[in-house]
Amino acid sequence: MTAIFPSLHEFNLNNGLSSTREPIRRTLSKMKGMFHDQAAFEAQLSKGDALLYEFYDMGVPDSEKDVAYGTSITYPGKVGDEYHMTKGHFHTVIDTAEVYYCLRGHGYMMMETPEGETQWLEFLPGKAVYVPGRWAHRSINVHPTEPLVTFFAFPGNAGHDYGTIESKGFRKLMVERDGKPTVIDNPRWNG
Ligand SMILES: O=P(O)(O)OC[C@H]1O[C@H](O)[C@H](O)[C@@H](O)[C@@H]1O
Ligand SMILES: [Fe+2]
Repeated sequence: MTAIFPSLHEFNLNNGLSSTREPIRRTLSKMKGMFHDQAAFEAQLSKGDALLYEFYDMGVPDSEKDVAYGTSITYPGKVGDEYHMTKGHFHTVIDTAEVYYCLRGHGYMMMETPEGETQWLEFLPGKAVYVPGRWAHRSINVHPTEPLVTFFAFPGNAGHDYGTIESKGFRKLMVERDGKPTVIDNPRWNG
């Protein structure tokens, strides 16, 4: 057993950033193929590789007895009509769950199972979304100007399976229609 010491970390309640740890950053170029409007993606990328989101890996042991945790910050904006979002993933140990508590902003957690059930739940400050095992999950920021800041926790052994979403995509997308966030079927879903 690895001995691990109690530790104290800080996450800023306003911007979600930690002063005690370096975040993992994902820029537009890391999201190739994830947004449905490829032309809008390429046009935006040609203007610069903007930061879309960042999150923390606090380095807890990858054991099922441990709890991985941190904040996730998704910055506002759209690619074409599709809101900024995380890549999204299943857990490698697929039946492990995760909980997210929203600290700031407005968004949605988009979720789906391998069997094709879909669900999306709203993030507003003070709201917690529980993502049960087997549900792939992606955070989406629908606020025009504010970052979406959440605090998350999941079993240390969960792991990230990106491959399934990279090759198939999510069944549902969140786009802007008449100025409002609207869920549509993914026209490029490849299941
Ligand atoms: O892993 P992504 O889909 O790129 O999303 C980024 C991050 O979002 C959440 O905060 C999860 O809890 C992290 O484990 C995840 O890595
Ligand atoms: Fe996760």
